Amino acid sequence: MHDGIACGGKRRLGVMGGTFDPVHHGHLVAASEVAARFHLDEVVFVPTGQPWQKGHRSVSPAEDRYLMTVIATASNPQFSVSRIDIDRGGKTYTIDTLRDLRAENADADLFFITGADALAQILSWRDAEELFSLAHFIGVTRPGHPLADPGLPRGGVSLVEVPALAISSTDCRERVARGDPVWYLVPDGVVRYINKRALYRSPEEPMRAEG
Ligand SMILES: Nc1ncnc2c1ncn2[C@@H]1O[C@H](COP(=O)(O)OP(=O)(O)OP(=O)(O)O)[C@@H](O)[C@H]1O
Ligand SMILES: O=C(O)c1ccc[n+]([C@@H]2O[C@H](COP(=O)([O-])O)[C@@H](O)[C@H]2O)c1
Repeated sequence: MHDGIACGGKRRLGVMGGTFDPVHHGHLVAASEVAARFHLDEVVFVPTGQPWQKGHRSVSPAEDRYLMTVIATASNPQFSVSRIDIDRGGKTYTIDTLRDLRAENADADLFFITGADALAQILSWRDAEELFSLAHFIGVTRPGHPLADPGLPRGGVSLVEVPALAISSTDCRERVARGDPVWYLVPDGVVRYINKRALYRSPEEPMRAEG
């Protein structure tokens, strides 16, 4: 294979974990680029239950984040969305995500996709030393965050440059709260969902007709 990772003819399943509050084009481009580069058969987006390292702020309801992720990925036949982290309940740990996905997909090799900021934190994740036996990790570039191997076991991570999109969920939420548009930062259906459910609005911000 071009990526040099032997997989013995098994199905290649990408895993894109995230809070997705909301899902944006930075997530989608990263998944699409890695899918092409690593010849993945599918990428499953896994919205978190409770993201324990984002404890300083309240996160939107899991069902809203799940539905926005479904809307954003629905048109791509290679993309799917899993409820495993939401349905497990409690704090989300990637070790549980990967164990459950392995159990459901015994015929597949897993490739966990993560942005440069998340990759830099990975050694602080629960059971970090075991993570790398369950999946190959793929760190992708993200504007404003240096991409580096944070000291993972040899061969455990690949670093990949993806088209630079300086988009974050934080900025999207702040834009909505200020009444600024998020068109073209998130998929059109997600703009409409945010508006329909009045997500991220500050109390002073009146409802807009079109996002
Ligand atoms: N613009 C981007 N380019 C590349 N990777 C990204 C980008 N935005 C997010 N990611 C990666 O996607 C995964 C899920 O990210 P997450 O849902 O936390 O979005 P976020 O934009 O970082 O959110 P927030 O601003 O709320 O912290 C993480 O691995 C993150 O590094
Ligand atoms: O396993 C952990 O301890 C852990 C700690 C922080 C983040 N993660 C995972 O990293 C992915 C991106 O998380 P986040 O918080 O940046 O949206 C998502 O799948 C999280 O479940 C995992």
